[in-house]
Amino acid sequence: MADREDLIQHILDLAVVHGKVTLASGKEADYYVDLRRVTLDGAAAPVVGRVMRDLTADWDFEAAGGLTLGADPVAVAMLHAAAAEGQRLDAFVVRKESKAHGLQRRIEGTEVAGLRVLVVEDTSTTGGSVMQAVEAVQEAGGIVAGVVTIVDRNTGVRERIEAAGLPYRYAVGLGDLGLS
Ligand SMILES: O=P(O)(O)OC[C@H]1O[C@H](OP(=O)(O)OP(=O)(O)O)[C@H](O)[C@@H]1O
Ligand SMILES: O=C(O)c1cc(=O)[nH]c(=O)[nH]1
Repeated sequence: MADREDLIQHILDLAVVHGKVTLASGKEADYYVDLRRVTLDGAAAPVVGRVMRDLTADWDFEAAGGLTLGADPVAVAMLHAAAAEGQRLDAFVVRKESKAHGLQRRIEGTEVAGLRVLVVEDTSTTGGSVMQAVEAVQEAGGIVAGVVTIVDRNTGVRERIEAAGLPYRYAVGLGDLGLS
């Protein structure tokens, strides 16, 4: 099975949950896509890495990362997919708040200052989380090459990211999951 179709099947099998749910934004929805069950699944995670690399193959970036926790395994899957092809991709994690002890960093891992980076997400509804990551990277001196998410819920995220002057892509849409 081609990787994207394989990923869609993993999402349908593991992540789509029907029923009333309160989202990170406080909004109510009739379904939830718990992508952590996919990005932390031993069979699905390598597929995530390859699909997200394919999606961004024509973009120029040296590191990938986003707002913890949803983004973390996405970035790491891409790092390993690159390594499996003999290529290098570094990763970083944007904390929701700067750490109060240690080096007191907001962004952990690869130093993003002066680097072209990809901001990743597992799924977006308002785009608030992914924009927090974009803003943290820019404040740290990084150059955001683009934003990608695994599942787009068709809730205006593209418009929000593009209004910030950044390109946006997603791997899987609602139609692919029978949710449109
Ligand atoms: O586009 P938004 O309206 O910001 O919503 C999407 C965010 O919600 C989820 O994370 P959540 O806030 O549940 O936290 P977690 O990643 O720590 O599980 C998801 O992983 C996104 O980061
Ligand atoms: O908006 C959210 O909080 C959200 C939606 C969704 O489908 N999955 C998720 O993990 N978070």
